[in-house]
Amino acid sequence: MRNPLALVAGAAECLPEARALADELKIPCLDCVDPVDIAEPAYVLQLGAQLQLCATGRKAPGPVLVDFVGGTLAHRRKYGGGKGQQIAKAVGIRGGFGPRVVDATAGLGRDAFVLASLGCAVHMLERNTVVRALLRDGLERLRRAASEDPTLAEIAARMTLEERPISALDWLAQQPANSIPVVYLDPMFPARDKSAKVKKEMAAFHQLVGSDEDADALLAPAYAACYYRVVVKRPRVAPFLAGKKPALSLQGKSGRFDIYTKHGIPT
Ligand SMILES: C[S@@+](CC[C@H](N)C(=O)[O-])C[C@H]1O[C@@H](n2cnc3c(N)ncnc32)[C@H](O)[C@@H]1O
Repeated sequence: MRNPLALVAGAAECLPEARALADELKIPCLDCVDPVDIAEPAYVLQLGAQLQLCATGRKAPGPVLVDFVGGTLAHRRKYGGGKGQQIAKAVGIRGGFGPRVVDATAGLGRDAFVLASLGCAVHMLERNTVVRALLRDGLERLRRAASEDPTLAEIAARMTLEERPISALDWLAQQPANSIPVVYLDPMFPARDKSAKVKKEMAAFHQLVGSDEDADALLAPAYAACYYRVVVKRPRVAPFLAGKKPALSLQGKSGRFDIYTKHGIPT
């Protein structure tokens, strides 16, 4: 995990909040500078109406941020295939029932949001402090928008974020055996997302997170802690996590879901 960045305020009135966040994240605060005018570092976090990760310099691609209210996630919520999606089948959503899920590698929370919008209560863990700050910011904006939208309010009520950055390895090890219905894992995989557009936009995120070299170690504690299933999202070409063959794999549009089943009944 690397955080080669600084924090900049998007406007003068954001400065106090930007300085407090920079302190929390233990990164320098460059005050009010436009990322296009910065030569070093290669990426900064910018705090304005939203928190976003920006590549610096004139030819930088668009920022990375968490947007649960608009953009692609809103489109997917309304037109994305609902409970027919592979991710829904993978975690065991059926009829009106969605099991509780711990998303142990929450990242930018996109999968967690999809699961919450399909009825699952989702608890999110994220160890990278900057990624977690982006996620927390997206959740706060979701909660603000939810005050005027009952559907968003229901989804927001189903999403919780662990109160501090934590490795899922440590968190899962602290849970009683067979205590969680579903543990969902989607660690970074070095060769994922080959499309040029995705690559360009997500380069900053990949730089920040690295390639989760310890991902294999997640499977055993996740399996011990759950009583219904562990679901692992993998790119199509990736080997099984920890080399362990799942009970079942479902092919999705952009990858596959490997399902490691147990015999409990989900709640
Ligand atoms: C590919 S991203 C997850 C994307 C996410 N599923 C989404 O829909 O936005 C992987 C994330 O898992 C986090 N991660 C990897 N290993 C972790 C661990 N042991 N504990 C907590 N977070 C972890 C990384 O920091 C990264 O943000």
